[in-house]
Amino acid sequence: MTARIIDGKAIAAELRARVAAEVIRVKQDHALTPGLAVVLVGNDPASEVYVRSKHTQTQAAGMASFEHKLPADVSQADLLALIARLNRDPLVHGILVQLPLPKSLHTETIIHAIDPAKDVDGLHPHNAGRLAGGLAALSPCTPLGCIILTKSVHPSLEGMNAIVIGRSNLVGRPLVQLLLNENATVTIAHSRSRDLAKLCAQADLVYAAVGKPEMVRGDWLKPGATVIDVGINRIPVEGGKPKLVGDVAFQEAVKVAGAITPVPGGVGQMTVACLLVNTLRAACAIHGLPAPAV
Ligand SMILES: NC(=O)C1=CN([C@@H]2O[C@H](COP(=O)(O)OP(=O)(O)OC[C@H]3O[C@@H](n4cnc5c(N)ncnc54)[C@H](OP(=O)(O)O)[C@@H]3O)[C@@H](O)[C@H]2O)C=CC1
Ligand SMILES: Nc1nc(=O)c2c([nH]1)NC[C@@H]1CN(c3ccc(C(=O)N[C@@H](CCC(=O)O)C(=O)O)cc3)C=[N+]21
Repeated sequence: MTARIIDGKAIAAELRARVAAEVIRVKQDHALTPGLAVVLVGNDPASEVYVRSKHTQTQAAGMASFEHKLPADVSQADLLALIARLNRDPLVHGILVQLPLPKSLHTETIIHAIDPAKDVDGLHPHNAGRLAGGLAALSPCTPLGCIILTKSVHPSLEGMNAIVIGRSNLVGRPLVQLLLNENATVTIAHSRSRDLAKLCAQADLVYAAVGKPEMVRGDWLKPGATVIDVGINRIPVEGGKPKLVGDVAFQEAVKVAGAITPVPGGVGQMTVACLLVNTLRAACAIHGLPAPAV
């Protein structure tokens, strides 16, 4: 038996089509064009993978896309001034600052400067706090995508045992909150956790968001488990372009799992699609319109 491969590409395309249809509607009915501003400082290779698809897909969904590329040595004051300008800009409904930022910049200060209403990454403490409190919030895109992919296999997550490996503000922590909202039982693992293999053996749902290539092995998994691989690791290939691999040893895991996401073609696809969803939601909320039907 090999696992069902969860087709992130197809599920993301379907979601983007629903967003595009809603964008047509808000344009027609309310003369509103949702706009997303992306701020990229320096040239982190992991971020560039992301930025590439974002620009095209934002435009393909009928939204406005604004890119701000700043040099790695940009001053904190200049970056804060740009964010203040985007906060005031009526054409911009979503602001995303690519992480990680160069060490010379104070990430927390930058994130806190974003208007929470435009915080499509869900990283501002206003949104993170609301999510943790079980209130409506802009939630981080990758965790939203993970939930949609899981629900493509299990329409209800109620009572399932989930393990989230990784506790970052961008992925692990918000994913835990979303799983709790779905009434899953959640274990949170991180670099100080003991015996990850044993923890995974209990889990019906395994989320790997670590940043360590192929760390999760096939023999850690409960047979039939659903495996969602968030990791995007670029492995250098001699004389060729780098290969993308996840945090799960796919070839092993596919023989044990019930369903698994590939890398590429899994969670990454959903992250971009959910960014479009969040931008549309933010635009509607800012304009006092009802939440869109996506
Ligand atoms: N597909 C997508 O759309 C996205 C993919 N990513 C990818 O997901 C991965 C994680 O990203 P992100 O959360 O931002 O990364 P971070 O580096 O911010 O967090 C990594 C987490 O993994 C934990 N960790 C590190 N080593 C181990 C270990 N040996 N065992 C168990 N836990 C460990 C860390 O623990 P501790 O807290 O103790 O340090 C930390 O909580 C990366 O590969 C990234 O590229 C990220 C965002 C979007
Ligand atoms: N503020 C912020 N928010 C983020 O959400 C954020 C970030 N910073 N910094 C970098 C990470 C990484 N990340 C990815 C998203 C999509 C793909 C993606 O589309 N991946 C394709 C692969 C594309 C290819 O093959 O080149 C896939 O997995 O199929 C990758 C990586 C978002 N991140």
